[in-house]
Amino acid sequence: MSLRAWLRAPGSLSARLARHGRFEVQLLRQTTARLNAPERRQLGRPRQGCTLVREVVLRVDGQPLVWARSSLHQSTLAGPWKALKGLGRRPLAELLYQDRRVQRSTLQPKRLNPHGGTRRQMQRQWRQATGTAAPAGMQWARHSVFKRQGAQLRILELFHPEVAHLAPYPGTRRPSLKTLACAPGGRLHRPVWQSARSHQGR
Ligand SMILES: C=C(O[C@@H]1C=C(C(=O)O)C=C[C@H]1O)C(=O)O
Repeated sequence: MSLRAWLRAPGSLSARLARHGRFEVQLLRQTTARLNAPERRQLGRPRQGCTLVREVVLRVDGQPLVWARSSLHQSTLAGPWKALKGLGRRPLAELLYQDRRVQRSTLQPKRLNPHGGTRRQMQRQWRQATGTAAPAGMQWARHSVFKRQGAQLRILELFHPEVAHLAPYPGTRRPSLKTLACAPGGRLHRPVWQSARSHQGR
């Protein structure tokens, strides 16, 4: 699957990656943090200090392939996104695609500024988490916003170019999200909302 196809692939990225091998979420941090400008815009400009980010590396058979950053209002952790608090190293996908109340905006592919804050943050964390530098070509990302009971959760997923060279699916069996293993340690123009669940497995 080409990088372009990964950027546009609907449904759960975790489930899609898990078709290629042993899937793991490496949790880098989940903490109160300042949001960047696109996040603030897309989450309705929350006050500083009341926002939370979750940053992870997604691996297949140990190979780090995606850096992802999720952001949300901290207040929603007491309500619609409560389950995120205890999520730990389980994939966020568990909360998104089984629930018919969750809607997702259209996916927005984006080439990140190589010197911008998001990419620099990824580079720092990538080196720490993997022991290797992120390649210069790791610039293509996509973002989307999930909504549950009016509360928004924004996810950015940044792809390692190697994702395009994953071995083809060994079979047609689709793993359920419950079988996913856990390892240790632009602006959105007129979003179109669709049930996140209806995309599951496509
Ligand atoms: C959003 C999904 O979950 C993935 C898992 C994440 C996590 O556990 O933090 C973050 C981004 C995703 O790529 C998905 O599978 O589509």
